[in-house]
Amino acid sequence: MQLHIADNMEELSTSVANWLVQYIGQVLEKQDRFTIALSGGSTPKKLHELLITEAYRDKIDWSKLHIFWGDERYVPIDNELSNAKMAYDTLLNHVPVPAEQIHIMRTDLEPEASAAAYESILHAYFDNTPTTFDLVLLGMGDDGHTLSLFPGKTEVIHEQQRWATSLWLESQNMYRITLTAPVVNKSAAVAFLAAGANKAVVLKEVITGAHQPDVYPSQVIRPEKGHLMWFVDKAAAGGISE
Ligand SMILES: O=C(O)[C@H](O)[C@@H](O)[C@H](O)[C@H](O)COP(=O)(O)O
Repeated sequence: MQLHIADNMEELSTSVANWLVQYIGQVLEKQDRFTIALSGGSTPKKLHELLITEAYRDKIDWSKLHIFWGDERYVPIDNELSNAKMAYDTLLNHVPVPAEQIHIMRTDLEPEASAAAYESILHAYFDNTPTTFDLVLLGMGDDGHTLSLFPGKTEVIHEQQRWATSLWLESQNMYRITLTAPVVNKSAAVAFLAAGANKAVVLKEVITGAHQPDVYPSQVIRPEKGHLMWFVDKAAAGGISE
């Protein structure tokens, strides 16, 4: 595991963007596509906004990117809560990724049908490859959740077979569609982005504490062969560096 600690949110976004440009370039020297799963949240949003600036935009061969999502709220795509909408607004509407290479988690199907449809796409991409995604970008909630693996959602946290599933989240009164640990843990790289003092206590538990994935679901993300990186700011890392 690699831990990168930035001074603040700006530096955090810059270090992820720099690393991303270099990593995408390196992967595309060996293969003709780069598969990435995006996440929701304010930290990825900042990253997207940076990637479309002049400094970064032309350093990525967007035509070779294949875009997926880590999870989605079961709301229409034009709803402000939609993770897909956020990614389109802040990134995808501004860069030339071919539309057929962008795979949203559909919310015009029933939740379980949507998860099954997503699994089919994932299997078509990854059944014959040694790893799944080239990169999964993840956030971590203040409660230690990642993807839609929320504390106490035991069945989803410990899923062993399915690559995507749906779940009802009482606390938010909505369904969600999410990737599961088995597909994420087969990826070539996973990068968590976490910023802010609100995450300090939980981040310390997730990274240095005992393995309690029902309490801190982010702990189930442990790539089997791939790299695990944490890009955090000082505020979030407070509990670790103290
Ligand atoms: O779908 C969601 O409920 C959110 O997108 C959520 O999972 C988010 O990724 C984390 O809470 C981290 O968010 P921040 O980057 O804003 O801290």
